[in-house]
Amino acid sequence: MIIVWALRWIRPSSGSRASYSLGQAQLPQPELKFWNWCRLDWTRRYSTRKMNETNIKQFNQKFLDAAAHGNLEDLKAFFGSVDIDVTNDRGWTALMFAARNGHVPIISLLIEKGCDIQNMNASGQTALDIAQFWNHKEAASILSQHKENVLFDQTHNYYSLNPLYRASDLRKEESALQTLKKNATSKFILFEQQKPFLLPPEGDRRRYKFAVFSCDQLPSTLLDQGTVIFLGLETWDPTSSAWFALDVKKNAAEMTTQLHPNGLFVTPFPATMQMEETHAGIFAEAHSILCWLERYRFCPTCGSRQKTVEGGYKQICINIDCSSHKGVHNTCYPRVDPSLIMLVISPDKKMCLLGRQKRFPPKMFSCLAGFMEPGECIEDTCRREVEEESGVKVGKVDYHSSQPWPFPATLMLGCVAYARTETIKVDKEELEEARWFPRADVAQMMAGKHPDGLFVPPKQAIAHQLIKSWLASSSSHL
Ligand SMILES: NC(=O)C1=CN([C@@H]2O[C@H](COP(=O)(O)OP(=O)(O)OC[C@H]3O[C@@H](n4cnc5c(N)ncnc54)[C@H](O)[C@@H]3O)[C@@H](O)[C@H]2O)C=CC1
Ligand SMILES: [Mg+2]
Ligand SMILES: [Mg+2]
Ligand SMILES: [Mg+2]
Ligand SMILES: [Zn+2]
Repeated sequence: MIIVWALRWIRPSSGSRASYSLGQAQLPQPELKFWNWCRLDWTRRYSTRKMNETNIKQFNQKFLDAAAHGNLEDLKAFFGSVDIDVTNDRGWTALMFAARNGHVPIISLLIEKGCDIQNMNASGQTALDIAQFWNHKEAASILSQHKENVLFDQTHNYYSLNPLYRASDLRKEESALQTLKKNATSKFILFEQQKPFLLPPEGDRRRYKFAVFSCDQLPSTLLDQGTVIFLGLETWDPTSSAWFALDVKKNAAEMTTQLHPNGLFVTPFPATMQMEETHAGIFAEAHSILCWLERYRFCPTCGSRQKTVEGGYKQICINIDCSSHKGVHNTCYPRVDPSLIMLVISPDKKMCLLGRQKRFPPKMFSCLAGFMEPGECIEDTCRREVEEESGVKVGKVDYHSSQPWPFPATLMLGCVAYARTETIKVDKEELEEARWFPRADVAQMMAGKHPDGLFVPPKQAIAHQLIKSWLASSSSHL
């Protein structure tokens, strides 16, 4: 009886082991639901492009098929044009299919290419769970070795993968910056009133990316009139390419669109949630600085105008009598607002607390969150915000990972919080609803398979990563 139940639980679909069907390959469900809500779903985005939705599904399915059948050469052909963690409608990834059939070379290649081995299918199984269930010992050994490595890795959240070396010492060297700006190898990304100039997803490319220009490609009027931010160098080598963000004046925007036929100035959210990850990291730096320059044009201390220096990283009050000139004055530097986001675990550790703000997409539940207040430590912010919003009292707080949230400059500090009480009393000003969810429900929500259609934020949100870590840490193999 137990074996029959377990087989139902673990089989990807009906059919023989050698020839089961993969179902519809598609984006992970929470992501799909989120983007549908944002009206940026894949269908619309691809409708005028070479690949329509049906083609994408077929394309993804072929990739999953190659993994399931152990066809290494076929699989290799997909890299670069497929989302390596794409799933079928039951949340099965290529790695899971390879694990199901014990295809060790495929598993090794997928891991080498950076697939996420902690992903779970709609039944809450990882690739390791699947390999162990089907008794593929070598596959299970590779997956468990790698899992140990992953546990010691920090989570890298979306918007945090900025590859540039910031070279902060160069910011003070005005003449060096001027030389770098004119250097043929320097790269410029453009913004208009904080909207980035992006190339939309096209053909096989599934993410937005910046249109990158050299100094020679930009009319001098754009360079002379706009605000130029020094973002950093490509490597620690001082001769490597420098990156700059250029905020063009509004009336120059038309000229800019002529620079690239497919480029667009896009509203940053949610488009930048679908960027190539390193470009999303560069966006986070540039956007936060540009927002700060725009919002702090006048000195917060005396109200005089400010002058931008140090490649956009400092503003100086033009009033020589202003007290901001004495000592180090933090208002001269870019601001970052720390906030906490926490996954609250029930006293019996079997459930987690998720809530809904009114502004969320219907049926989406997420972690509770709140801004740090002055003079508060991380642990107390966490305890205060959870109690304010849900009435639940928190004891121990563990730090998990952080995420820059560049709208305009929040730093999300992700924590796991252990509740001491279970009774919920929602603050209706802040939350519409808060509930304890058992692990099985949360696994269904992650896979977009919850019977009531409930789901969690997409993988780009740190909330998703916190929930995923908790599910993984409470899986049978940890
Ligand atoms: N990724 C996710 O799943 C979620 C992310 N968040 C993010 O977490 C952050 C904080 O969460 P909230 O629930 O909004 O905070 P919160 O619970 O502290 O309430 C927000 C209120 O705090 C006040 N506030 C205090 N300091 C502020 C500051 N520096 N900037 C703006 N408002 C401030 C404002 O009145 C604001 O309406 C926000 O950036 C939000 O976007 C929030 C919930 C889920
Ligand atoms: Mg709050
Ligand atoms: Mg809140
Ligand atoms: Mg608050
Ligand atoms: Zn001043």
